[in-house]
Amino acid sequence: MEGPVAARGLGVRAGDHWLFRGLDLTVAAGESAVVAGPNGSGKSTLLRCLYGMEAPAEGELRVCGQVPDERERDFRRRVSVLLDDSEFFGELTPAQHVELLAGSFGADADIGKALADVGLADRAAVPAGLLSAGQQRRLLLLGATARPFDVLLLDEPERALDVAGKEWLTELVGRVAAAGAAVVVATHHPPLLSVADHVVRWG
Ligand SMILES: Nc1ncnc2c1ncn2[C@@H]1O[C@H](COP(=O)(O)OP(=O)(O)OP(=O)(O)O)[C@@H](O)[C@H]1O
Repeated sequence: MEGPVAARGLGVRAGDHWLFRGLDLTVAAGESAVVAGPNGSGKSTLLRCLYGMEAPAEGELRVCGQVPDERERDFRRRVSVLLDDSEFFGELTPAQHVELLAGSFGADADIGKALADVGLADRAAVPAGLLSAGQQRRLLLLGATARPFDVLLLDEPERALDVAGKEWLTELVGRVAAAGAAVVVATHHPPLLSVADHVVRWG
């Protein structure tokens, strides 16, 4: 199996029925894949499998060439995620979040540019806990993307974003893939399907 994301014959059970089964998905470096389907169809579950938070009942799965395991530091450094339970530090400002990321990953950060890109330039010094829901979403997206990664996993990143934010998100996914990452996005935002290299659609 090749590619940063490679799944073959993947199946996950939910109680006594199969949530999905026989799923094949290969996402190469520089490509994006979108997972679409109704509530409860298994999109988040698939992303949890890709991050190694849940093991599939059957099939083969490799992310960055290994069986996914979120407990491994090296794996977490190569795979960046925005999942349902992703959090920020409520006491820290967006600027401090960027500094923290730069410190953790040993990267030089242009804080002003990073905040401007995510639409938080004028909220740079506001504690994250006081930001609006959409602004907090932008901060989480900043946290997931303003760091090095080979694979990016996003679960319904459009949640709480305004119209301009959703357009920016669509552009961001294209930009991140064009820079060489493999991106997998579970979404209810149709425009993302049109920019994706691969679409997994349930229901
Ligand atoms: N291991 C499991 N055992 C039992 N049920 C499970 C298991 N894993 C997932 N489920 C159930 O399967 C369904 C799929 O959930 P999931 O969150 O993956 O769907 P989703 O497509 O992301 O939905 P939404 O669009 O609402 O976010 C849920 O009802 C969940 O409770």
